[in-house]
Order: sequence, then structure tokens, then C-alpha cells
Amino acid sequence: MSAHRIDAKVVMLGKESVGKTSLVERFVHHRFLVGPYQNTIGAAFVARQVQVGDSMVTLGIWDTAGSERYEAMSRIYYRGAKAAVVCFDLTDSSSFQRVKFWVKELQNCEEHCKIYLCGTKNDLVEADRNVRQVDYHDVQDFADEIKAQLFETSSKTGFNVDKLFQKMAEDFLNTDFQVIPGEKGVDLGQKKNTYFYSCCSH
Ligand SMILES: Nc1nc2c(ncn2[C@@H]2O[C@H](COP(=O)(O)OP(=O)(O)OP(=O)(O)O)[C@@H](O)[C@H]2O)c(=O)[nH]1
Repeated sequence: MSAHRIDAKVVMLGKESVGKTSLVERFVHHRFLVGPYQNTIGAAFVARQVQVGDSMVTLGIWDTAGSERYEAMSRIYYRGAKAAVVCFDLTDSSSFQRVKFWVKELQNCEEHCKIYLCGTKNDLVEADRNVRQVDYHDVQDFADEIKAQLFETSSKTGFNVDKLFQKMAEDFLNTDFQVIPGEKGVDLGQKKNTYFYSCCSH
């Protein structure tokens, strides 16, 4: 098996059921899984290459469990992450409060990690504006304050999902957030054991 070079470690964070796994499924497998919701246990790992101009960036994505029961474990997965997608459900205001918790964690513990705020389930608010519980402008103000980028996505329709990860890959290549002295990418050919630490109920 040939070795895959992981250029950028990405971590998905956010309250349970906001749609982290669905976002990753849409981006990596181009599908939206229907059926009963199953919460993630521990974390799951997937990788996908993204083309940026003539270059390929491999995003190695850790999808963490949103349940507060697994909070300590989720901390393990954001260590060394170059980017974090901090998700909230546009139809659940409490999920945005949880975003603030994760942002504080990242600011305190992973200062080199670039933050992307992601409002999920955009299809639901498109279908009925009354179900929106998180105001776009409030989140944009918060994003400006913490120097994060904001995306509203739908894993059901695919809206903005590729755009989010594409922007992340472009930022990774085009800005200095990849330059951390002495750091190297992870070679999965040599680190297969990583898979033993990842488990997921999906
Ligand atoms: N309508 C709609 N439903 C979504 C969308 N994304 C996720 N869902 C639904 O929301 C529920 C939770 O989705 P998951 O992707 O499992 O959420 P999660 O954040 O990974 O949850 P945890 O594993 O508990 O942390 C599922 O029933 C999904 O079908 C979306 O874009 N639109």
C-alpha cells in the first residue's frame, strides 16, 4: 500500500447532532445518509484530497463526538490541528452557545489552528425561515471578532460544503498557517495504528 501524505489535520467540533458527520459524509462520499440518527462515539478519521491550482492538499479530517460525555476525548483530536470546523445547527440556539466553548478551548490550547464557523442544516431554514434560531449577523460579528470565516451549509443539498473545505485547502496553501517550525505532516503509511484509535457508530 502506498503511503498517503496528510498535509493538514482538520478537526470537526460542535454540539451533538449539529451535523458534523453528515458534513464529512457529504464532502468525502458525496452523499447524505437518511435513517435514524446515530451519535458518534470517540471519533472517526477520513481523508480527502483537494486540488488547489496545480497542487493537491490532503485534508485528514477527525470527526469528533459532540456529546459532552466525550468532551475530554475530543480534546485529544484537536491537538495539532491546522483547521477546526466548529459547527452549530442554525435551528438550535443552544448549539451556538457550545461554539463559544470550543472557540475558547482552541484559542487557549491551539493558537495556530484556523477556525471555520459552520452553520449547518441551511436547507431547513431555506424551507421555513421561522425555524432559524441563530441570526446570521450575530454570528458574522462573532466570526469577525475571533478572525474566523463563516459558512452556512446543508449536507442534505450539498450547499456550500465543498466551498468550505476548498477554502480551507486554499488557505492552507496560500497563507502561513501551515508554517509551524519543526512540524511535519503525518504519513499514514507509517501510522496505521491511528485507525485503532478511531471508532464511530455510523
Ligand atoms: N435537514 C438536514 N438534516 C441534517 C443535516 N445535517 C445533519 N442532519 C441531520 O441531523 C442529525 C445529526 O446529524 P449527524 O451528522 O449525525 O450529527 P453529529 O454532529 O455528527 O452528531 P454527534 O455524532 O452526536 O456529534 C441526523 O439526523 C442528520 O440526518 C442537514 O444539512 N440538513
